Amino acid sequence: MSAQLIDGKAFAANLREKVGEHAATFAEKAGRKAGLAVVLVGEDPASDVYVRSKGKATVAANMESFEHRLAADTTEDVLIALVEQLNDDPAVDGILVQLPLPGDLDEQAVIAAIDPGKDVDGFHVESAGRLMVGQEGFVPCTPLGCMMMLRDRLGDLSGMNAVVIGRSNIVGKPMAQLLLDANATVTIAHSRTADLPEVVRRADIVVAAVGRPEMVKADWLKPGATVIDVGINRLDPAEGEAKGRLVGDVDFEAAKEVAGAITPVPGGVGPMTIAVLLRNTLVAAYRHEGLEPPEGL
Ligand SMILES: Nc1nc2c(c(=O)[nH]1)N[C@@H](CN(C=O)c1ccc(C(=O)N[C@@H](CCC(=O)O)C(=O)O)cc1)CN2
Repeated sequence: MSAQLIDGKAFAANLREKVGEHAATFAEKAGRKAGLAVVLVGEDPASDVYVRSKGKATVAANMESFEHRLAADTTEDVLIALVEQLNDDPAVDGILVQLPLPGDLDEQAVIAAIDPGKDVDGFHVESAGRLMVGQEGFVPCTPLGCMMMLRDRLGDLSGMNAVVIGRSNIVGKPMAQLLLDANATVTIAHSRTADLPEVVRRADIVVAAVGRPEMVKADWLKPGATVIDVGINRLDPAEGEAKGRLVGDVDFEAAKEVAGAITPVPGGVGPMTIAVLLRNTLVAAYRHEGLEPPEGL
């Protein structure tokens, strides 16, 4: 392997520890702990695991966790009424509705009901707008986590060519905006991009967020490029396996021989999502108390 492995698990552990220390200081100053409310609708097994992990991580970081589990047939009105109740609850600094929502529940309508000051997922249109125009707000956890790892690895990103593959509202678009804010030259590529391998070959930084297992091949990469793999795809189980292997959007085994640095899957971007969520929750808590969040958090 020639590439340096970007260890998201270790990076996330450091961030969680730092958040935990600042959260203890916050609790002393404010006379209360920062609080995160997580809402899960239905029984999707993967979502259940993520919600449990978030609850445990919140408590381990010296914050209060409020978990709300609703049945899969919950109506939009009931769900929005819960969100409004959490908006009004002074013990709750951050609200997260676990996605995807089951059935016909309208994710946009539910997210729109969250108080933007408690939108620690950064999915509200106000948060998206603030990011776009450079105003203070919440940035979605996954792209912010990617950005932290990129800055740690590369320092100043000015003038670098970055290609983001994927244009989702929660990863691709905010990721591109963050790279632009860091003075990179940014291309957003997608399913209709002509000659995608050629576009990717120009990139010093590649962020793959398409949700297609091992789509990005080693010969698409510029030698030495930094590759951030946001994809988490479960393959069908091979014979004798109970569960399929987890792979990213990048053909890791081959790509690591060409890239300068690369995130693995699992253990790359995924763990950063929860660590940044804790960070955003603590920042929300500081703002709710009218206090300046700690420098560098
Ligand atoms: N409201 C939200 N919903 C969802 C989000 C989100 O940020 N906000 N993101 C994903 C799920 N997610 C957190 O909610 C999440 C996904 C993956 C990981 C992670 O650490 N993955 C591990 C592998 C885990 C495994 O073995 O299955 C890794 O990549 O190493 C954390 C959080 C969708 N919904």
